[in-house]
Amino acid sequence: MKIPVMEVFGPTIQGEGMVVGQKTMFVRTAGCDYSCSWCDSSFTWDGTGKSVSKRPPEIIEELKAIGGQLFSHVTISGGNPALHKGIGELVDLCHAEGWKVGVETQASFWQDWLLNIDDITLSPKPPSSGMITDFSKLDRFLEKLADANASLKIVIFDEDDFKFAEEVHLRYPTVPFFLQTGNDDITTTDDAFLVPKLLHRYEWLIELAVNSPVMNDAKVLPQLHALVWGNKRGV
Ligand SMILES: C[S@@+](CC[C@H](N)C(=O)[O-])C[C@H]1O[C@@H](n2cnc3c(N)ncnc32)[C@H](O)[C@@H]1O
Ligand SMILES: Nc1nc2[nH]cc(C(=O)O)c2c(=O)[nH]1
Ligand code: SF4
Ligand SMILES: [Mg+2]
Repeated sequence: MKIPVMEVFGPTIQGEGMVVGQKTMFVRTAGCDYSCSWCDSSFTWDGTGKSVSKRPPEIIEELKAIGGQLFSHVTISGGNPALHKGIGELVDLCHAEGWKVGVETQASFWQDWLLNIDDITLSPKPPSSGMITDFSKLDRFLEKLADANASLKIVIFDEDDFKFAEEVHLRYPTVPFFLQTGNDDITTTDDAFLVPKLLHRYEWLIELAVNSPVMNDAKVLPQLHALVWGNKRGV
C-alpha cells in the first residue's frame, strides 16, 4: 500500500520529546486531519508542499540511499502519519533491517501498526492550536497502548495551554509526560533573533512547571533542533 511521502531526511537528532537526542532518520508523510494555527509543518497539508506516493520498499531504499550505514532509528512524522494504513508494512520492513521506529501523532486516528512502534509520541493539541481534543477518543487510544512505550507531549504557548496540559497529565498519570516550548515565529530565518526568544519561552515554561504541583513528574523540553537550526527544513 502506497504512502504519500513529503520528505525523507537525516541522519539528524530527534529534537523533541521522549527520545530527544536520539540519532534518527525522518520520514514525513503528507496530509493532516488537523490544521493547528501554529503548525511548523503546515506544508504537509496546506497545499504548499508536494508529496510523492511511494511503496514501503521504495522508502526503505531511499532511507538507505540517504542515510547509508549512519542510522538505526527511523522517526515517522507528518502531517498525521496515522492517516496511512500502509505505514504498517514500512514499520515491519524497518524492523527487518534492525532499525527501531518512532512515531509522532496527535492521537486522533488509530492504526493497529501503532502497537509495533518502539517509541510513540502522542501530542494532543492545546487550546491555542484552535483544535478540540476528543478525550473519550484519547482514552480509548491510550487504553490500547497500555503496554506500549508511549508518551504524551503537549506544546505550550500560553497559560490556558498549561492548564490543558495539567488536565491531560492528571487524566493519564502513568503515561510519561512532556511539556514542550511553542515556537510562535515559524517563518523567520534569523536564528540570532529566534534562538534567544525560544530560550526565553523555555525559561517561562520551566517557571510554570516548577510552580505546579501537578507537574512534579513532568519533563520540560525545548525543540532542540530549533535551537540548533532554527526553522530550517529537513533537519
Ligand atoms: C508537526 S507535528 C507532526 C505530527 C503530528 N501531526 C502531531 O502534531 O503530533 C510534530 C510535533 O511538532 C509539534 N509542533 C508543531 N508546531 C509547533 C510549534 N510551532 N512549536 C512547537 N511545537 C510544534 C507538534 O505539536 C507535534 O508534537
Ligand atoms: N530534528 C527534528 N526533530 C523533530 N522532532 C519532531 C519533528 C517533527 O517535525 O515531527 C522533528 C523535526 O522535524 N526535526
Ligand atoms: S496535528 Fe501536527 S501536523 Fe497536523 S496541523 Fe497540528 S501540528 Fe501540524
Ligand atoms: Mg517539526
